Parts: sequence; C-alpha cells; structure tokens
Amino acid sequence: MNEADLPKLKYVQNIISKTFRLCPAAPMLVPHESSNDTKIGGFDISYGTILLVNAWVIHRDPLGLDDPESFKPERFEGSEVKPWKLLPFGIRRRVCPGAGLAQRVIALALGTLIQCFEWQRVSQEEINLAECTGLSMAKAEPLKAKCKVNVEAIVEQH
Ligand code: HEM
Repeated sequence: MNEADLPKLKYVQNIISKTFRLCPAAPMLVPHESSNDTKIGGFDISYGTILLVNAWVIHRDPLGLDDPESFKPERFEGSEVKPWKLLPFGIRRRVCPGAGLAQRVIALALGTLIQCFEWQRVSQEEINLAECTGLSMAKAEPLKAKCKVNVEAIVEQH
C-alpha cells in the first residue's frame, strides 16, 4: 500500500482512532498555563495556574458514548464521536501541528504490517491491555506476537 490508498482504508483509520481513544499517547496532553484570570466549567482559574486536561477520562466519558470501554472501530464511521470527545492531539489553539503527518505515518505503518505479514499471538491467553503509569501510555506487559512474511503481498507490490 502507499499513501494514495489511505483515504480508501476507512477501517484502518477507525482502528487508529479507537486506539487513540482508549490509549491516548499523551493521556494528560501537555501542561497549559492560564494567561488570564478565567472561569472553566464554573471553576475560577487564576492567572498563572498550571492546567492539565485529562484526555484519558474524557475519552471514556459514558455521557459521550454507549459502552465507552469497548473496541468498536466502526463507531467512528458516522458522527457518533464528537470532535471534543476525541482529543489525543489536543484541540483548538495549541492543537498538535503534527497530527496530520502522525496519522498518515501511523496508518501507513499499520496498514503495511497487516498487508505484508501474517500475525499470530504467542499464547492463547487473552492479551493484557493494562497500561503502566507515566506521561505516555506504554503497555504494562509488552505485546508478544509471531509474524510470517506474506510473500504474495510483497511480490504484488513490486
Ligand atoms: C502519535 C503522534 C503524536 C501525538 C499523539 C501528539 C500529541 C500532541 C499533544 C497532545 C500535544 C499538546 C496539545 C496541547 O497543548 O493541548 C502536541 C503538541 C505538539 N506537537 Fe504533537 N503529537 C504527535 C506527533 C507530532 C509530530 C509528528 C509533530 C511534528 C512533526 C508534532 C509536533 C508538535 C508540536 C510542535 C506541538 C506544540 C504545539 C503548540 O503548543 O502550539 N507532534 N502533540
């Protein structure tokens, strides 16, 4: 696959959105400092206060989705998820300027891994999706998987 295929691969894009929803790479985004006295959600915020946005919690808000913890990439198909309910890259003025690049590179890498290899889990045990604590969301237990080159897909490409 190449970049021109990306708009056609809606399901791959949906898997990425779903993964960013449950496992945002920066779950607390980055700290912001209030440049004025202001009010947010009824709370008085004074000038110079450091504010953190908990995207992890926003993404799992049951008010935004039915069954917010389940893996259902197809729900990104329509307008079920509102833009302010999915903010792995932040939102508005300080939104990540690399979001478009990052999303394309991730889709190309994931799509190529799916196309060029056959994947299997190492054990039949359910994969532990627990995350460790920290500024980014690494898995607590590293994912172990076996892969075999899909020769046909690679020959077709050349
Ligand atoms: C998976 C990939 C990436 C994720 C999850 C990510 C996420 C974020 C987040 C959460 C912020 C903070 C937004 C906020 O202040 O609320 C941010 C800011 C930023 N990101 Fe990314 N980013 C990614 C890739 C990239 C790439 C590829 C670039 C550059 C090519 C980039 C450049 C920046 C810059 C310059 C800022 C600061 C923007 C500002 O404060 O005005 N990021 N990113």
